[in-house]
Amino acid sequence: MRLHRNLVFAVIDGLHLIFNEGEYADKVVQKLLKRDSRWGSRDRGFIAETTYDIVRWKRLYAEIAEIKEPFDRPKLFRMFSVWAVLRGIPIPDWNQFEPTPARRIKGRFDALSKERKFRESVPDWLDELGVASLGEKVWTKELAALNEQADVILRVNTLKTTTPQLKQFLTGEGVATQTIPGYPHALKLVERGNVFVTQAFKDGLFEVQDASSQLVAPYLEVSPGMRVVDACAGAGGKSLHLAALMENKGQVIALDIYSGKLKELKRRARRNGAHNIETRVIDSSKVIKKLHGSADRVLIDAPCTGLGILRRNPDAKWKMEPGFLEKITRTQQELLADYSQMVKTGGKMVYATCSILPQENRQQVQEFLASERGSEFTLLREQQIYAHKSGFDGFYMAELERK
Ligand SMILES: C[S@@+](CC[C@H](N)C(=O)[O-])C[C@H]1O[C@@H](n2cnc3c(N)ncnc32)[C@H](O)[C@@H]1O
Repeated sequence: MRLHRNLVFAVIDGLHLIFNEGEYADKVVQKLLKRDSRWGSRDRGFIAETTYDIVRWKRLYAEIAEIKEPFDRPKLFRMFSVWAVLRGIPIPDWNQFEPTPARRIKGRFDALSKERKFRESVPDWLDELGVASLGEKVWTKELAALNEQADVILRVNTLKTTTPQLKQFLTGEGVATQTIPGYPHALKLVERGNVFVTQAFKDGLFEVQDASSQLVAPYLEVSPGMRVVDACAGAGGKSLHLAALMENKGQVIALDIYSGKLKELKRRARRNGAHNIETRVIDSSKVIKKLHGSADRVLIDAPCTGLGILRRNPDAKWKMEPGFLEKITRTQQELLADYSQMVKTGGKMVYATCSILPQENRQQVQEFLASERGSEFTLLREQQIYAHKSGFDGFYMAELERK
């Protein structure tokens, strides 16, 4: 593999924005990819994957390169050299690259790999939290799985097509996919690629959604004609899925505190041909009160640490503050207490997170059940999905019924 100057410079610019300016990796990569319209899919793939790789392995590579933050450009080039040497890619003789001690890099890699916090590249506090929460054995396996590159998974929009039909359409557009046993509406890309440019996407035949995330909407056991509230709908990944499961019949009320996200949801709903989704911004407690006791189903897809989706969001490891868990668990408990009141008697509620920590999951549900409001509910079932067991994102979901 030969390194191209424009592409390497784009990666270095991206790393500067992520590490030094606090920007989000996904937004930075999106911006970088717009820089040169002549770049083909390989060039784009190189920029996206290399940037994510170096973000993922920041601590390990910085230790190997013997550099400390803040990372100026010469330091970022040293990190890049570590990335290249470990992949056996020859370093070009550009003057940005200092003479690279390949043997030293490999030696330091071998030595540092003996310690999990370096090998898996996590801050000390997160490694300690993981061990305390999951135990050494599970945390070690889970962390390794969360550092792998995620597959690209599509969810078939059953309002418009079927799994075999979509597979065929995509093959026609040169995109090879595989079905995944146990996930009837999921297709996995055989090779990474930009699926957003396909006609099938523009026609609303699928959404990109991880396989674990595709298990959440079915957990609500909805049927056509129901009134379903998606209380933390965001840009609507689950709302769209719920609308499809309800065959566009009944009502999905999608709530969020951010109007911008709901606007994006509406755009996606139009593309999906989902006509039964209504969005409401939570701008006062009245929005929730109005819905008290009225919903057949309520989904609380709660804001969380996102530790189950590190494969997709590796920069969360570096952006998260140690005190965030305490803050977010308090919010989750408040959301359970408030939003559970929208469920009608005999109705059901699903609480879900993309986290692997029991503090955000099982323990939250137990705490809610032990509370006054929670005493009206019974736990029907719960599922903790680990990345190292499923091969997909880490997720949790619990189904509760209002007595
Ligand atoms: C895990 S994300 C939801 C993802 C979304 N359900 C999907 O499938 O695409 C959590 C969402 O909760 C929203 N949120 C945060 N605090 C909230 C609150 N107090 N009430 C409702 N939504 C809230 C966030 O804006 C965010 O969109």
